[in-house]
Amino acid sequence: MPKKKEGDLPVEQNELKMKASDVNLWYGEKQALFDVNLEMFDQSVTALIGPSGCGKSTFLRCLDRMNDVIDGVRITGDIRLDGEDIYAPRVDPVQLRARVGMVFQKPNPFPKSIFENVAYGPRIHGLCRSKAEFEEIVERSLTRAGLWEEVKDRLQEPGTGLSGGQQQRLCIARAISVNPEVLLMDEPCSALDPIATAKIETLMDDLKKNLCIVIVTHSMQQAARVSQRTAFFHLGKLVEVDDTTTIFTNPTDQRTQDYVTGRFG
Ligand SMILES: Nc1ncnc2c1ncn2[C@@H]1O[C@H](COP(=O)(O)OP(=O)(O)OP(=O)(O)O)[C@@H](O)[C@H]1O
Repeated sequence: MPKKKEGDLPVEQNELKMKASDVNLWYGEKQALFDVNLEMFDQSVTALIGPSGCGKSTFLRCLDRMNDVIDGVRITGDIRLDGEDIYAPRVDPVQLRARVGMVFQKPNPFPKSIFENVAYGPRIHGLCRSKAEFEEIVERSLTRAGLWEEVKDRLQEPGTGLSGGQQQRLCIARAISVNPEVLLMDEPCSALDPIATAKIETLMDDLKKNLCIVIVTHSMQQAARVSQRTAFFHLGKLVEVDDTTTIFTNPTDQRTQDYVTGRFG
């Protein structure tokens, strides 16, 4: 079970970064989310847990408007980033995704060089003017993603030639290269071995110093290790959210208790 580190402040004292209020989502006729309310704080990791099909990934995809591209999806409710409605008509989803980055379950580097994978975002968002600026941002992002030392001598080689764990760290470098404020991670370690998983978890601990991280995970051990707050979903509803220690040791709802003790799911 996670232990509070000495000097840790309750996460709620961090800045509120994203807030979802009464979010409902339908895939055609089928409702997948029911009145979800969740606050996500800066400089902390929020874990979304729950049995398969309970809506964790669907909710995560609401936070960067990735569901917009799925035919027949309808969303109601309100999601705010720094108090601004991310579904307001004036918000450009491409610009939003520079502020809210996503790392997927399966590492998905572009079929380009390691360098280009990381330089791509800064290029399309016009963040760099000179070759030196690109080089700097690529080095900084790969360093923050804990990959620089392993790839610095082969930046022109294809990203797809790296190991699975390295590819996932490359995808993290790609996501952070545009300085997002929020990083969404959808089961980022489920395709990785324990050593690669441990590297990503250490990295998350470091990245959260400057970011709000929201992670979907099937592993309760992982949620306990990496997150400060945990939200438990069941059948499209957010049953309970609290600090991670409480969710795992003293949850309020019987369904949460049953899930964290392995009685279902
Ligand atoms: N593109 C889609 N079209 C229709 N239904 C979908 C779509 N994506 C997800 N669903 C349905 O919405 C519900 C929630 O799915 P979602 O993937 O969000 O759950 P999850 O908790 O992330 O599951 P898992 O842990 O298995 O990844 C499920 O019933 C799923 O079948």
